[in-house]
Amino acid sequence: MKKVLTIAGSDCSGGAGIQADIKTITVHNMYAMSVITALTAQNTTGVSGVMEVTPEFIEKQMDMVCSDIYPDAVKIGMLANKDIIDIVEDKLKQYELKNIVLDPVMISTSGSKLLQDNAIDALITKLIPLATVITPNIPEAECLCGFPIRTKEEMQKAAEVIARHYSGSILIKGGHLEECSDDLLYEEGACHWYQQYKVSNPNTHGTGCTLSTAIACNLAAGRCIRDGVAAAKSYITGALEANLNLGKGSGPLNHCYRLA
Ligand SMILES: Nc1ncnc2c1ncn2[C@@H]1O[C@H](COP(=O)(O)OP(=O)(O)O)[C@@H](O)[C@H]1O
Ligand SMILES: Cc1ncc(COP(=O)(O)OP(=O)(O)O)c(N)n1
Repeated sequence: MKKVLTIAGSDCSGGAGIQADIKTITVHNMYAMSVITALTAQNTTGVSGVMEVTPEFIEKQMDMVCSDIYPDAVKIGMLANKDIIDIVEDKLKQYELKNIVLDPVMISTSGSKLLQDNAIDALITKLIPLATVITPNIPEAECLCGFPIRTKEEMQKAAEVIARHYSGSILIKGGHLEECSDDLLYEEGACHWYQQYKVSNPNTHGTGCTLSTAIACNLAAGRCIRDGVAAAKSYITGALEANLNLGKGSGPLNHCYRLA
């Protein structure tokens, strides 16, 4: 059985973060492990609190996981602050972890900060260079490239700018576009589009977490990045189409739709 590690925050409502990641890994028939970086009190309507885990305790979790059951792939989500980024960087290097999918989580769709502003530089200079693929949504890509993105042409320009400082693959997710949900993979100077009409479902809590984890699963399975993104895109679209309609706000996906 392939083993996938998620390094991320907990979402007590089960739609995003660690909980979404573990469901995604499990339905890919893989063994899920987690290093929790923060506890969040949140639900489908928003985030009411964040409690960050100390770097020392993150170190202990990383050591216990990696010295025992070595992961075939790693997904990284919410990191909360600079000290957490520093320890995660050290541990990725110490254990020579590969197949790293980094979702540069900054702000939840409901508007809460999940990464402190003074940690963005550390994310860019320390962790992004270690990633096999990064998966920014449009607001995160705007932060990385420094200009607004409203169109697919601007997504491509953003990828070209981000690629000046990062040699891995860049997947800019189009979930925040008006017309469609096309995602752009920029790999070694070439653009690959994953076209998708907008699924008419207001319940999109945890889409970014779920997509990045599905990509990590596909890399663990030995797929190349292009095929892995295609398979993950198909999984996320199916999970959106199988609307669960839970909660009073933007509800969770149906992670288990393939088991039905
Ligand atoms: N309404 C939708 N219909 C189809 N795909 C969607 C929809 N909303 C989001 N997605 C897809 O979900 C994935 C996560 O994208 P996005 O919502 O942009 O990320 P995040 O959750 O990080 O903001 C992407 O593949 C995106 O295209
Ligand atoms: C604990 C935790 N991590 C990440 C997120 C962000 O989830 P994401 O899938 O990027 O998007 P939204 O759910 O915010 O639409 C989160 N909310 N909580």
